[in-house]
Amino acid sequence: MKKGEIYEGIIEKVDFPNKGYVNIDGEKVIVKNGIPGQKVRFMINKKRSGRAEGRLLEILENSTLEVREPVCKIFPACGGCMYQTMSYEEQLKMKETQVKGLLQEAVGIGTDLHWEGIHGSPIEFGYRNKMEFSFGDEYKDGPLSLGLHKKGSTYDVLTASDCKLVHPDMTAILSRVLDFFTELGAVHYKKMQHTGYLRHLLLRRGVTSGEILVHVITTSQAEYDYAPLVSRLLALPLEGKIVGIMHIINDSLSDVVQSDETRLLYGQDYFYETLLGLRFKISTFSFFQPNSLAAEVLYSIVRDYIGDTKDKEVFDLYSGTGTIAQLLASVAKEVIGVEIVEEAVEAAKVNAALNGLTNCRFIAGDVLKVLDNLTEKPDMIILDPPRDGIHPKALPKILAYGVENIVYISCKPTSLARDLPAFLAAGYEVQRSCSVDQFCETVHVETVVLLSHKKPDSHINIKVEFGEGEGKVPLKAIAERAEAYKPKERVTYKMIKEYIEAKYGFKVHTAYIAEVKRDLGLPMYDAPNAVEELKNPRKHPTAEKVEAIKDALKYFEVI
Ligand SMILES: C[S@@+](CC[C@H](N)C(=O)[O-])C[C@H]1O[C@@H](n2cnc3c(N)ncnc32)[C@H](O)[C@@H]1O
Repeated sequence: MKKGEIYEGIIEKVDFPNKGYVNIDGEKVIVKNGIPGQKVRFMINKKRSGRAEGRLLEILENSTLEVREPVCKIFPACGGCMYQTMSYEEQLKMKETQVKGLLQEAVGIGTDLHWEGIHGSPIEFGYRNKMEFSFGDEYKDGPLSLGLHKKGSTYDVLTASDCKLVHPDMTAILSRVLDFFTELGAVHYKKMQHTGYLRHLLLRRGVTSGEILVHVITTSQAEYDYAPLVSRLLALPLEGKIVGIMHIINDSLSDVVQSDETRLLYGQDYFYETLLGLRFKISTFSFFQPNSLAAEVLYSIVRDYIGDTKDKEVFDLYSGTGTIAQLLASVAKEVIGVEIVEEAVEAAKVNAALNGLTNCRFIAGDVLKVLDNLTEKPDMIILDPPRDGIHPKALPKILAYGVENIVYISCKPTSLARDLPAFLAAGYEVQRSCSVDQFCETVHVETVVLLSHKKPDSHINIKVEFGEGEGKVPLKAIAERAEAYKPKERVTYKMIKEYIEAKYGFKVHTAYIAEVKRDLGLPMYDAPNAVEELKNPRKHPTAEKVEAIKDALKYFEVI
């Protein structure tokens, strides 16, 4: 099997998030973005130390799991809703198998996961309260488009005028915005050249309130009169109500939604959502669980898992707009939330006051650093980190509290599986675990684990024999597992700077490295990695510095 060769085969199974396996003459090839049972044609695009990876070229035959017609026009080119042709029941079954497999491997085969199943989203379509659409063109120099990137492409954008993940109010707004700028002849931003005007359309809509915020994100490379757009949006016959329209200027090289300047064109810059009887004020960049109704399911489980909080000090780490903290506060002594995005912390404070809660405190900062300065000691901890999981240096600080119960909520089960062995090594056991599907049709899934620190009542002596044969534990398997979990050496900003200075003779600022990493979609450990974060305006690295940073990232095998 060689790079560039084309093969056909059946996808036998799919691991989280979208890693399919095809067997070709006894050799396993990883082919992403398929569904088990599909016959596919693929081209080998990677072959390294016996591991072959193929790029999916064509689906030759559907899987028997695909029991319905696609629900939107841009499937499968978009790649966002990979599983939309499967029944929702089958999607849940597949995600459950994937998560259970990952967690089981992490805790050790034979150790009880106390798995309680997967909970589906109360609504399958139109569930997203936030969606970020991009401006672009569907093909090079094609007409203006507004929607989602074509699978595997950072340039081509498919117009998502019938996207089923959002409420029809949001697609109606998308179409009107696209028509408006098409009529004006406005051009979209081209990130390689750093030229053009239109970047993103960010929509937020409260599922329970129907309140909508509209944000048009552009560069400052043109000027248009937005008054006609505002009137045309307000005239739309919607089920909900537009409560705010904003024009955000973003001149950064990074292609995420962020603001150098925000102009309020109409109404207000926040909306309200109600969850489990509490009211939350949410602004442009604050993190809020994207599926409000499934978030209610998730939070009910967290409440159940954490148990009796009466007279207890609770830490809600990675607290976002403080939703979990506030749901627990009425039955706890005090809840302290720690969150890196200042705007979300401010919103959390406002929300706590709105809900009449006086025993919640919210601290803005990196969990890694804030824990060093906290004098309070928690009785229980809730962890809800971003996709990359918990910073490896923050983990020992969390474990050092030695609290009896920790609830770990994870939006990426592979990160949870990576972090779990550290909890087990510190004496925790998985007492309860389950998944909640907040992201129907897509490959993503949320997982909740209750970790309990059991102090031994008594001891029993167990004799373990290592080696091959019945009743023995094979050392090779242990070594392989240890190797799989061995953390790779972390490439620090300092290493990148030193490499660049030695090779190119100039210095680069940490912020520039962070900007390039963010632009490349790389995980950000030492810098805030939330898309929701607001950035201070600053200068951008020159093309020469960007190239030097990319070279360093290649040298250290980060890309
Ligand atoms: C998955 S969200 C959870 C939010 C919240 N628990 C909720 O349910 O709405 C993760 C949050 O962690 C924040 N975050 C990311 N890195 C962080 C860090 N190093 N320290 C503190 N907060 C961080 C993000 O801004 C985001 O709000």
